[in-house]
Amino acid sequence: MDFPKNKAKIDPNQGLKGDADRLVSAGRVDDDAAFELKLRPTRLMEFIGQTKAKEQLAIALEAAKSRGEALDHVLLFGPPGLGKTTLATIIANELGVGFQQTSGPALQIQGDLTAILTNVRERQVLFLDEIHRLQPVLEEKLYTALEDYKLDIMIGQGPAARTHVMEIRPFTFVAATTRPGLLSSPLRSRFGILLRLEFYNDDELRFVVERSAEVLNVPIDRDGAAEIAMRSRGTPRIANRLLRRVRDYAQVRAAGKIDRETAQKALEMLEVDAHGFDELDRRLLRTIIEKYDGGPVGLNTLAAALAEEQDALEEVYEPFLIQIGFLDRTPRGRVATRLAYEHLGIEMPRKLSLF
Ligand SMILES: Nc1ncnc2c1ncn2[C@@H]1O[C@H](COP(=O)(O)OP(=O)(O)OP(=O)(O)O)[C@@H](O)[C@H]1O
Repeated sequence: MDFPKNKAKIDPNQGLKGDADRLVSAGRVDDDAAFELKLRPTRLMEFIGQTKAKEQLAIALEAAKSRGEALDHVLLFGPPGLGKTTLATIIANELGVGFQQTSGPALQIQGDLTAILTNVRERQVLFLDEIHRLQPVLEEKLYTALEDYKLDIMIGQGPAARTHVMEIRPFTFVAATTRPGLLSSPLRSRFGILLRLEFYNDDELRFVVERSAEVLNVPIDRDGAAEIAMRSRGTPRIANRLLRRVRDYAQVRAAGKIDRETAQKALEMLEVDAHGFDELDRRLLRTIIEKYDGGPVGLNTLAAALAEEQDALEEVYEPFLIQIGFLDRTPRGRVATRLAYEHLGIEMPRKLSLF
């Protein structure tokens, strides 16, 4: 499988700061956690969309269960908020095994990883989020653990140091990343199952909204759910967040019921437009068009002009704009497309519109 190559360096201690207070951020923000737990589907059948990944996974799960073996290691990759953590928990539920979760940045020293691996239970799922942020020395430790279920442990220091090989129980390693291009090939080759998660279409997101509304006991009609889905940038996390905000509005202004008109009014008030763009998206496109004649403009320059983190631009803001055809990533830099000009009501210069 081909991964988008990406050579950008990521500082493991640095999150995507600029994105944290956006209503349409695909990344998790503070008050999401409690709701996400409540709204998370627990079985594969309840998991909406992602037909290809689901089918591949269902077959692998069935085969592993019938052989009574641990499932092959799984790599889940795709933009934030599309359901990687959810799928990891579903894998454990479907296998009827334990689930343990950690993340690349949380593991700082070898002892952290050793402690986790020596305690894994037979066939359990160990989920590692943001694997692209794992320290290189820890990554190397993982190789033998994943391949032979063995762990090299150093005992002592200096000339007296000895390596002791420890057996660990067979387990399933599930890792998630938004940046598969940053993984080394030896690491990638340890995964038997590679699942790419794609942006959801409007119908799938409408189902997500309707399902969540049912769980939260919020009255919503089909059009109301469709309106929220349309503005959710292909991302269930955003759909759930917008649903919560529209619910508040409906409670105060529309006797609690969400229909199309209520959803529209609430989202207009929250400044989320018909494409799910907020001020930052519009500023990004406007900057390329007005300051850089529509592009191409390099990522560094663009990040500086917007006073945003490069990683946030690349990982969080851009993928959706590219997916819906408003932005192009070319070897010479970012380019605003005709759709971006039209959306902002700016006339495209003739020389550009010829291409
Ligand atoms: N296919 C789906 N069906 C229903 N709900 C979903 C689906 N995928 C995701 N969700 C919802 O979206 C929320 C975010 O999903 P999740 O935390 O799994 O995303 P993620 O890809 O792991 O994000 P990140 O990359 O930021 O860790 C979850 O609470 C879940 O309720």
